[in-house]
Amino acid sequence: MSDARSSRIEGLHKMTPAERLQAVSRQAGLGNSAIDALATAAEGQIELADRLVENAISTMAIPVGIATNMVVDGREVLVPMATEESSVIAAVCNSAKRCRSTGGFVTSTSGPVMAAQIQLLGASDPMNVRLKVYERIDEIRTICDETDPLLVKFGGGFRDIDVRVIDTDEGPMTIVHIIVDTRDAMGANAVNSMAEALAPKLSEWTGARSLLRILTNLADRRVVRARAVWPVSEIGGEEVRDDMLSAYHFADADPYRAATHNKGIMNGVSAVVLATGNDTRAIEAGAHAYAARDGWYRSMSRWETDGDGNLVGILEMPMAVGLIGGATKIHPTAQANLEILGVKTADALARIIVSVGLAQNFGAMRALATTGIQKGHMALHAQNVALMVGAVGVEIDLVASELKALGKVRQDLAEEILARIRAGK
Ligand SMILES: CC(C)(COP(=O)([O-])OP(=O)([O-])OC[C@H]1O[C@@H](n2cnc3c(N)ncnc32)[C@H](O)[C@@H]1OP(=O)([O-])[O-])[C@@H](O)C(=O)NCCC(=O)NCCSC(=O)C[C@@](C)(O)CC(=O)[O-]
Ligand SMILES: NC(=O)C1=CN([C@@H]2O[C@H](COP(=O)(O)OP(=O)(O)OC[C@H]3O[C@@H](n4cnc5c(N)ncnc54)[C@H](OP(=O)(O)O)[C@@H]3O)[C@@H](O)[C@H]2O)C=CC1
Repeated sequence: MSDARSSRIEGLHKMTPAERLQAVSRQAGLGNSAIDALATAAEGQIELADRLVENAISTMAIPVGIATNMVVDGREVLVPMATEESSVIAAVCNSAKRCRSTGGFVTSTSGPVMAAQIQLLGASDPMNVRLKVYERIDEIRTICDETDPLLVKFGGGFRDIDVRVIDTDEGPMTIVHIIVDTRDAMGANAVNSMAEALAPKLSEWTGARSLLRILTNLADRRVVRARAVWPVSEIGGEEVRDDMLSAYHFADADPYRAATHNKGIMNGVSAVVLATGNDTRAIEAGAHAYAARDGWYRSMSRWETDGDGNLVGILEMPMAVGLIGGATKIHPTAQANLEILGVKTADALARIIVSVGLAQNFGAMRALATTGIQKGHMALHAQNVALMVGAVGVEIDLVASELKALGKVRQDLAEEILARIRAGK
C-alpha cells in the first residue's frame, strides 16, 4: 500500500501523462515495479486515455472474450464481452447453445427515446405551473429541435412533454420531462443541451425558478424486451426446470436474492455495454431503478413454462446505448467490437445486449439450481487463483488443474501446490 504524503498535486492536469506518472509515483512513494506496471499498461493507449479522461496516467486493460451461439431475431451474432470475471462468457455460450433449437432470442423495442428533467421551484401553484407548461408545447418543440438540428436531420428530435407535480420534504415541485428521440446516440448530451436551452423560457412563462436540468437514467421509454424458449431436454429435465422456476420466484419476492440475481443479468449486459464503449453506469442505474418501478426491488427477468412444458425467459429493461458519442465512436476497440457484432443502429445493439442479459440469467439460474455456482465458476476461476499466488508459464495450468481435481479452489492450497511444483516434488 502506498502512503501518499499529500493529495494536493498542483497543476497535475496541465502535465503530460508521463510527467503525471512521475509526480504521482513520487507522491505515493511507488516502487519500480508499480511504476513499470503503470507505464507498460499505458503503452500505445495513453494518448486516447488522455483525451477521454482527466489526469490520465495509465490505462487498465479488461479482457474481451467472444460469446458464441447467439441467435438474435434470426441473425447469428458473435458478441464481444469485456469483463474481468471468469465463467461469465462461458455461461452465455452455454445458455445460447441450449436455446438454438427454438430459434434463439426474439426482441422488441419501444425505440430510442430519452427524457430530460427540468425542476421548477418556488411557485405556490405547482398544478397551475404544470398546465402553463403544457400550453407551450409548440414553442418547446421549436426550442428543443433548434438546439440539435443534426439530430432532427437524422430523424430524431423532440417528441413530447410530460409534466408532473411531485411531493418533497420542502413541498411540491413541478417536474418537466422533455421526451426526445435520440436515434443512434445514447442521447445524454442532446437532451441535456435541450433542457438547458429550455429552462430559462419555462421560468419566464411560469414564474417558477428552474434549477436542475439533466437527463433521467430511468429510461423507461427506451425499453428493450427479449424472450427465449429453452426445451426441457436442453435444461436437464423437468425437475431442473421447476427448480429454476423456484429460483426465479425467490428472486422476485426477496430483494436480497433479487440483487444477486440481477447482478448476474448485469454480468452479461455490462460486459457488452463496456465492450462497445457505452456508459455502464447509465445502464446499471436505469436497470436497477426499472426493477424497482413497482415500489419494491424485484427480479429484472420473468420466467414461466409454455404449453409444452418448455422454460420461457423474458427480460425487459431500459437500454440507452448509442453508436455515436461517448467512447463508442473514438475508441478503436469499441469500433472493432461493433464490427464483430455487425450492428448498424443503436437499436440493434440494444436488442443484442438484452438478449445476452437473459442468456446470462439462464446460465446462472441453471447452475444454481443444479450443481451450484462454484463448480463451473470456480473451475474457471482456478487459473486466476494460480496467477494470484505467483504461478507463471506452465505452472499456471498445473496449479489450476490440481485445484480443480481437488475440488477446492483456495489460495492456501494453490500456494502449497506451487511450492511443491517448484521443489520438483
Ligand atoms: C461454466 C458453465 C458454462 C459450464 O457449464 P457445463 O454445462 O459444465 O459446460 P460444458 O463443458 O458441458 O459445455 C457446454 C457449453 O458451454 C460453453 N462452455 C463451457 N465451458 C466454456 C469455456 N471455458 N469457454 C467458453 N464456453 C464454454 C460452450 O458453449 C459449451 O459447448 P461447446 O462449445 O463445447 O459445444 C456453467 O456452469 C455455467 O453457466 N455457470 C454459471 C456461470 C456464471 O453465471 N458465472 C457468473 C459468475 S457468478 C455471479 O457473479 C452471478 C450469480 C451466479 O451470483 C448470479 C445469481 O446468483 O443469479
Ligand atoms: N446521466 C448520464 O447518464 C450522463 C451521461 N453522459 C455521457 O454522455 C455520453 C453520451 O452522450 P450522447 O448525447 O449520446 O453523445 P454525443 O453528444 O457525443 O453524440 C450525440 C450527437 O451526435 C450527433 N449525431 C450524429 N449522427 C447521429 C445519429 N445517427 N443519431 C443520433 N445522433 C447523431 C447529434 O447531433 P450533434 O452532434 O449536433 O449534437 C447528437 O446530438 C456518454 O459518454 C455518457 O457517459 C453525460 C452526462 C450525463
